[in-house]
Amino acid sequence: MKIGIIGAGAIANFLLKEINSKQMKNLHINSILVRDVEKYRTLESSFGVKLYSNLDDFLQSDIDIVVEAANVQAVKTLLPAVMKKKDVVLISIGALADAELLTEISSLVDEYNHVVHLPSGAIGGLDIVQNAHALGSVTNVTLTTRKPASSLIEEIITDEKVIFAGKAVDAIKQFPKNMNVSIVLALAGLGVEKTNVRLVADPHIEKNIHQVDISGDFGEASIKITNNPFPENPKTSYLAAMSILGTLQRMNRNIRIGG
Ligand SMILES: NC(=O)C1=CN([C@@H]2O[C@H](COP(=O)(O)OP(=O)(O)OC[C@H]3O[C@@H](n4cnc5c(N)ncnc54)[C@H](OP(=O)(O)O)[C@@H]3O)[C@@H](O)[C@H]2O)C=CC1
Ligand SMILES: O=C([O-])CC(=O)C(=O)O
Repeated sequence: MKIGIIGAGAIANFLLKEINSKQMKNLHINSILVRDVEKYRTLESSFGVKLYSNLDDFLQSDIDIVVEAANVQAVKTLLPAVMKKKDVVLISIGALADAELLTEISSLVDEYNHVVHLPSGAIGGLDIVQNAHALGSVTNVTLTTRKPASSLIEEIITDEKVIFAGKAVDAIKQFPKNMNVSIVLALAGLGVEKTNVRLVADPHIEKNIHQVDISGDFGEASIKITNNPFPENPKTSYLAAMSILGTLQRMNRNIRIGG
């Protein structure tokens, strides 16, 4: 499968190293869409990719699928045009908290017969939420995210501080670089207006911790993920990038686990 990536930050670099440098079977990154080609020029020689700053040229390059690893705003601007030409893996899933964009994308996938893959990112438990919600029997979904204070706020604090408590729809508006996980969780189940979120800045931790609590007719589940952050971008958990790679690898498999 030939891949085009949008963005060239921490996640894109992880994918370039894992896929191109390690010559991963069945996957290869050919093209990268960036805003400033000169800034990222060295990627061409380091990883044997071609850089583009024009979306049409990027989409016409030799790629089968697009992986977005940019940001929420880029998804809002670029996704409708991408969907008309390619399947896509999105990681800045927060963009889909916008009901208008979600409706537009839902009709584009039908019209153009392309798939949007939404990886689990830095959390787990989406299988439980989806399966239980299919019978309409989920009563509560709450995400509690704790991140190192210095990656969230400029103020120096000595005690933990709740910097957001409310619904996913508002969490992503205030923290578009930290709360994508809340939107994939919401889309799996109760929706962005009913999924509860707390975001805590913690001066005593160095990892990104996501706790997912689910209850419904099935019973209760609590899943805690203690994520190593990327040194290049501590807001982003390593597992988010791994989940993109896992999603790409599983597309080629005929034995599918979980769900
Ligand atoms: N769903 C999940 O669980 C998670 C989602 N994420 C999200 O994944 C995304 C990527 O994360 P990460 O790699 O750490 O981010 P980085 O900030 O390290 O990299 C973002 C890259 O995207 C580029 N970019 C921004 N806008 C555009 C655009 N319009 N067109 C092309 N390129 C663009 C930036 O380039 P430039 O130099 O021009 O700014 C930069 O190269 C973020 O939105 C993050 O919030 C992260 C972790 C978990
Ligand atoms: O990487 C993480 O821990 C979560 C994150 O930033 C996001 O969901 O936007």
